[in-house]
Amino acid sequence: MTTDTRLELLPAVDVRDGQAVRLVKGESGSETSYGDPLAAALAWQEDGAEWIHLVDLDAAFGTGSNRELLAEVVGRLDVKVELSGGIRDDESLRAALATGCTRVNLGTAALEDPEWTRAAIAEHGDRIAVGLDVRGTTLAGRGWTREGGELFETLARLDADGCARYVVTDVNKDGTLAGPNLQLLRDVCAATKAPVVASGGVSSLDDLRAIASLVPEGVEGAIVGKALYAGAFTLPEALAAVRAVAGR
Ligand SMILES: O=C(O)c1ccccc1NCC(=O)[C@H](O)[C@H](O)COP(=O)(O)O
Repeated sequence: MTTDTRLELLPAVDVRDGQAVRLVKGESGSETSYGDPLAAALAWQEDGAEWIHLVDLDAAFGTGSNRELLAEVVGRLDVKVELSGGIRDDESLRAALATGCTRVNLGTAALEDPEWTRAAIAEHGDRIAVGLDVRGTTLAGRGWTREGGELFETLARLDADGCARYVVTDVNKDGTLAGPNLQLLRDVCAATKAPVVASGGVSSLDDLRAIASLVPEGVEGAIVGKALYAGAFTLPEALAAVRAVAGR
């Protein structure tokens, strides 16, 4: 359970083939391009972001790597970075942490390699978060292309291993502007004491207010992608909206 009452916002910069893109439901080939990832990240920072959620989609899909570019982006930012995508072994974990990012998200490895994940959590503590990406309550790995077990069984195992934080995504909502899956967030918060970062589907300031109302239940942050890129609201408007919920 989190003690801070204000929802953290993490604008997303998902990178494919060197470009900032948005996908629909994480499907490869559904990209809309938004140009230079560094420019996007710097723009969110300029607009008041305290965090950037930075994803190497090629590494997640196994179609390549944007490692040097992402390291450069992290190095140029003054804000905290959550780095995700393709972090699956000692070498990729070491490289990701060496960028100076605040924390990394493990996805596939947490589903396919429990021993390695346990050791990574034991060594790096809260620099490790685990992405729980689900369709229904079935987890998805390998860039969300492969099923990876049952959500609550995996959550119990990761909790027992001391996982510090979960990033919870309803894949069917991701990039759709269809609204977040609030019930999923409530269910995960009820099952763990670790803080939860919500991801996928945010479309409006009301969606952010609804997620912010779950802070007392354990939601700590919300990743926002498509809505910001599509101009549904600005980041300063989003920050003001979640501040207002915290001040009630
Ligand atoms: O985060 C990953 O590792 C990942 C892997 C494969 C496909 C997509 C992945 N992340 C996507 C995101 O984190 C989205 O940017 C985020 O959920 C925002 O969604 P939305 O606000 O609906 O655009």
